[in-house]
Amino acid sequence: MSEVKIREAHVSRETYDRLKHYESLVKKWSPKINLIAKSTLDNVWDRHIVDSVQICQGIDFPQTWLDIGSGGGFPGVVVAILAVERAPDCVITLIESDQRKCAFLRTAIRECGANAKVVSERIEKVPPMAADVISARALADLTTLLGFAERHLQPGGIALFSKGIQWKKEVDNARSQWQFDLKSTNSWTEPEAVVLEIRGVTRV
Ligand SMILES: C[S@@+](CC[C@H](N)C(=O)[O-])C[C@H]1O[C@@H](n2cnc3c(N)ncnc32)[C@H](O)[C@@H]1O
Repeated sequence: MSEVKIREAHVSRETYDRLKHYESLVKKWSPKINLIAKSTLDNVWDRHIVDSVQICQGIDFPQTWLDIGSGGGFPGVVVAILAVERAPDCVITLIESDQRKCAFLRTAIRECGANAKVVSERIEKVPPMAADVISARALADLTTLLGFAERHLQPGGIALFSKGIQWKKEVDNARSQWQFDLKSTNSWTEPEAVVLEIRGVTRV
């Protein structure tokens, strides 16, 4: 099977084609329902898709993956596309409160031949999910995200959060309310941004 390199990730030609199709859908729908900032429409591939691919790189695919505040599907739809070949049995759930974005997410998942459930609800109203992995990008500050992680991760689960230049400050603030083990990995796409891999979240 031929492979394509996306920065440090190797994906099959089939996965690459699915990601390219998803990119075209985001570009088509975003002007109507604001899936991404207008200023990033010319760079969907690097700013959003590659940025989401990197979130999956550090870990083995789990049995259950919960993406919260999925918006246009970053990283949730990208995770679902990568899982088609890497972990076809992984149960992926995308939580998004905006119904129009949920309609887009369902269309994108179907058209890209991926498999994930979309829940149109605020995460605060969703019963505990006991997920193996929870991810979020551009949703809330780290202190708030850790509250979601504590509620929705199973014991031993992993939280993966994309964070920008202020990430160290967010970690310091979060330590006043939460204990957790942290690994940070530099972003492939944004200088000074990171992917935070967090385990063992408990209240101080
Ligand atoms: C800034 S966007 C980021 C979307 C996507 N994760 C990304 O990186 O492009 C935040 C998204 O989270 C959704 N959202 C905000 N608060 C939420 C909540 N409490 N529960 C579920 N979704 C929420 C919004 O509707 C929006 O689509």
